[in-house]
Amino acid sequence: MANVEAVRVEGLSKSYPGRSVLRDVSFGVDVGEIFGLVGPNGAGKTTTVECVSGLRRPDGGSARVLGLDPRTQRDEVRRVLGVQLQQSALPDKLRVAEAIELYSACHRAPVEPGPLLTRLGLDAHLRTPYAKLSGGLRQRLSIALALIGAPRVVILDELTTGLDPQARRNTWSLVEEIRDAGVTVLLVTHFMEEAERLCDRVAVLDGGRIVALDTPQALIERVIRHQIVRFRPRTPLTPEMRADLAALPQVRELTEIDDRIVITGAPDVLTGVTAVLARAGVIAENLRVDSPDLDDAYLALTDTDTDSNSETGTDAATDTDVRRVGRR
Ligand SMILES: Nc1ncnc2c1ncn2[C@@H]1O[C@H](COP(=O)(O)OP(=O)(O)OP(=O)(O)O)[C@@H](O)[C@H]1O
Repeated sequence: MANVEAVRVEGLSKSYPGRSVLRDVSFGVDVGEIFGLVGPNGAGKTTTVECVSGLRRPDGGSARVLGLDPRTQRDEVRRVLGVQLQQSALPDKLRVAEAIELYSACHRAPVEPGPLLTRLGLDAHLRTPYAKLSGGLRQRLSIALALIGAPRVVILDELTTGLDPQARRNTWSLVEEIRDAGVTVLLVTHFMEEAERLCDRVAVLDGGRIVALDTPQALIERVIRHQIVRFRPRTPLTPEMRADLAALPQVRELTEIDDRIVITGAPDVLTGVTAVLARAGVIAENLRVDSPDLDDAYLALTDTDTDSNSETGTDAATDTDVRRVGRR
């Protein structure tokens, strides 16, 4: 079992009548990481994790969980894999404590529920029926049910969809705690902020294919290699200062829009710009730096937006007094 991956998906394919949903999908999840699966609606994310958990049979290819085959080693996989799926609704009248008891009974070596319920903030709701739980508490319960069997790997599918921003952030902390407790996490998400914050690596699925797989930072750098710095100099720039800024190796373009300066350049352009301004004794007011994030990378990779590579935003397009001092 040395170096066995937590999850290995190899050449997975799946079709429904008239449509191909997964095409040759391959990726591996290392033990101990939080691995994200992101992509537009219908990209095939849920189908992929259902194949991993053995709930769906692929037409071709294979899935393994810690080296185990979910189709032929169902019981063994159930012992090591916890699953929280998108539409896991429980009977309305089932109380939290009853759900926990029911799921515990399905596992050979369930965890002690007390600490888990405390950690998830569910201990005050043990007698609440499922129908009366808020969205956040339902998500917490679904996490508890996925963890009750003491899994080594857990699949969390669209965990924070429908939660308010605070509940979403609380859930992120929980996911990190799960990872810190030694459980590998395969996370399906629509939220790039979530993937960027939580995931060690991210696979981008589009049209049933993996179009990119890397760390969030590498995906961002691969797709968009620029930073935009905007400021209003307290005193007008002299031609020499302007030339010094434009001559910085990181600067690709310097634009003046009335009394504002917009500089587009390499991801570290801010460092060079602030050094030149400091040397010249110029104070930059309303300094703003726009760096691309995983959202931008995702839009570029999945080809769902053509604006993500625009370099100076809308300012230049709407202003009449625009001077550009380009390097090339
Ligand atoms: N049982 C089924 N029969 C026919 N088509 C299906 C079936 N299950 C899923 N599909 C289709 O397969 C495609 C992939 O679905 P899947 O749920 O895996 O995508 P997803 O990336 O998880 O999407 P979402 O983000 O909307 O949940 C979708 O177009 C969906 O309509």
